[in-house]
Amino acid sequence: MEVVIAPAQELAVLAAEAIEALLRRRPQAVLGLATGSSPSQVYDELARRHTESGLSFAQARGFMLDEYVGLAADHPERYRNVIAADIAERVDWPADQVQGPDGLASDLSAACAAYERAIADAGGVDLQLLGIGTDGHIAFNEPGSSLASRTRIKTLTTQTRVDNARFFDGDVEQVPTHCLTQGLGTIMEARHLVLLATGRHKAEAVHQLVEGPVSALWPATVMQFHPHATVLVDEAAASRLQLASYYRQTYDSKPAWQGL
Ligand SMILES: N[C@@H]1[C@@H](O)[C@H](O)[C@@H](COP(=O)(O)O)O[C@@H]1O
Repeated sequence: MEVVIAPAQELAVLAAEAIEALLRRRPQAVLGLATGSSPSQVYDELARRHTESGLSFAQARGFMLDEYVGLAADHPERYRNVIAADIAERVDWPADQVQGPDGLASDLSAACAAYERAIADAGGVDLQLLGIGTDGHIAFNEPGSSLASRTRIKTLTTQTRVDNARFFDGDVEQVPTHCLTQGLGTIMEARHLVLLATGRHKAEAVHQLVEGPVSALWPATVMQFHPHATVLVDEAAASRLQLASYYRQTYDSKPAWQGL
């Protein structure tokens, strides 16, 4: 696992550079898309590169990590709409090439199975962007999630609903109670995981992710088993890392050509 500690804007540029390098190498790449505030500067940077240097998503495929259950099709916080507004509609990405689990399906289990098949049929995810919840969840894999889980229905924790209430007029009652989420096993099949975390409220989750024992209590710790995982954190999110100076030393002496 590679840990990079830098200001938030630099982290966004690093993640965008990795995505751009992938798309220039393989225009039909499969990108894994995260919602939440963590990736928003990455999406801004990608939109800028689309406008200023012609970075194209026209042949790319996108798969979202998760979706709330039951939010109306036109609800602005429905993740499908969030991703459309944050990235897909700002670049040349055909709408039918970006998919998410269907939180409005009448048969939610069937929708989860169909989503797993769609990812597999696309050849799997090349680069998966991730954020992390304060309780250590990735996508919506809450504490207690099976480390081998696949796309399924999950119940959101009170902590996650409180954290996400800021997107629902600060009213926790408006935050759905359930979601569909890629499982930890699904996420682990992506070829490169790029996780972003900023702010002191993420420091404990980041410490557990990088340095804690692998445990369903901190679901992101499963990433310690991934052969190509990059953790991009600002100073505040890195503030509890025990080996921070080693991570800095390693990154500072990394050859520029190596990329993430
Ligand atoms: N389902 C999303 C996750 O994919 C996201 O990583 C996390 C952190 O969100 P933020 O980046 O806004 O802190 O919370 C949400 O609940």
